Amino acid sequence: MQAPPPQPSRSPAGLGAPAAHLGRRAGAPRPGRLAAGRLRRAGRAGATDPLGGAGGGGGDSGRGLRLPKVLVSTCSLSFGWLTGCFAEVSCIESSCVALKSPGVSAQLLACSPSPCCTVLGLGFSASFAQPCVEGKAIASAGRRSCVGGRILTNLLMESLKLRHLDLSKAWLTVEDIFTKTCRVATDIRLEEGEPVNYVLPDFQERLQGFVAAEVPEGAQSITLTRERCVIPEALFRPQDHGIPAAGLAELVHQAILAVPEMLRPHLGRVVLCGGLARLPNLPRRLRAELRRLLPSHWPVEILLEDHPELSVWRGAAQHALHAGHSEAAAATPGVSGASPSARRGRGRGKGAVSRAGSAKMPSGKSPAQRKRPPSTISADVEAEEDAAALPTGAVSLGEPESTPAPRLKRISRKMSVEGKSAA
Ligand SMILES: Nc1ncnc2c1ncn2[C@@H]1O[C@H](COP(=O)(O)OP(=O)(O)OP(=O)(O)O)[C@@H](O)[C@H]1O
Repeated sequence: MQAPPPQPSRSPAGLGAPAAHLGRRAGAPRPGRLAAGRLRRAGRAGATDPLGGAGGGGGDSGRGLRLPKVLVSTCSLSFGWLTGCFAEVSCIESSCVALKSPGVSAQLLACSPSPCCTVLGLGFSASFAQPCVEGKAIASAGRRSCVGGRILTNLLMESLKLRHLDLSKAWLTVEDIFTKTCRVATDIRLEEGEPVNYVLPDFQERLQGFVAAEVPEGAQSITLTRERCVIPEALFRPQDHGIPAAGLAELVHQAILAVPEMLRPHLGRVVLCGGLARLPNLPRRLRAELRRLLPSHWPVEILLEDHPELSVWRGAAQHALHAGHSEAAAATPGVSGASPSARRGRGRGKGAVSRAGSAKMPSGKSPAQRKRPPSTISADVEAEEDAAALPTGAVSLGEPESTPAPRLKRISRKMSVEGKSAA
């Protein structure tokens, strides 16, 4: 008898179901049931879901299903509905995720014992400064500026239009010019702008442009001089380019001032992530500016790993792995950073961090607090971090920390008292 053709899965397994029916033989149970049955057992054991601990999976956990999830990193200013309304999507705060990247966490452990740092994300659409304590973001202290890679590329395009060529139809070429030629000046007033030739693609022999000392014969090129430093200067002095936003050092400063006073001295340790952090000389300049802004006895350090644009991705991979392990161990819904007391179900009123989509928040929390993505803390949350340290190539710039590291339990208790008295 011929085996019936494979049926499309009816289970709510979503991502899990197709994998379940791939190897189906005649007489085997229907794929949906197979997936559901296996996953239900796995859910009880809490052992097979690689993203189990990270997953949103709200309704599924009630039915015993633990399914592969999509892990989305968001900033703590994201809309609440974004973090909670998708069953298959788990949202996590991106600055916390970046801290889990092996290269970053190794540097953090190596530099000083302080559990505090400020993550500065420099991406395409924005710059975002987020103070963190023990790997948890202090959500209310996050500060965002609209200046990111998009604005810088647009500024370069305008500048090239005036001096050289109109490349507005070739935006990606302009972005390539930006990434290959621009750099941050130590002091823009003294910067001469060493000329650099960028050979444009002709889209016949060359699909991508390149920087060359000698321009090949017949090739079209542009020579950049001061633009190389003037455009990235918008990160530090956006007002000079007509953008009403704070520069990077001010952004970090504002974020630091938004946390309780006792934590501030420890947040001068800045972890850079995002593609723009690759701009040459950016860490050095940021450190110099922060040094001027922050009190002299506060340590200032800038940390970043190789390819900082991958920090969030690497951290998310670590988060998924560790979340899976901690879920297996605790069999309790929660993100990997939930405190042991939260995992054991004790101390619920004190900041058990619940997974998105299935948040079991203690009664009495405001709706705004309920919507907060996992891995963010409010002032009354006791934080704990899974340490994951696998050294990779990394760059560190700064001075050794002189201020003693705060003791987290004491801090969080004090914060809790402050929070209550403020309320
Ligand atoms: N080597 C480089 N030098 C300078 N800038 C770079 C370099 N590589 C990438 N960038 C810039 O980094 C930006 C992209 O960074 P990243 O990939 O972190 O952004 P994203 O994650 O897409 O941004 P967002 O956080 O807004 O979603 C681009 O604007 C690009 O111009």
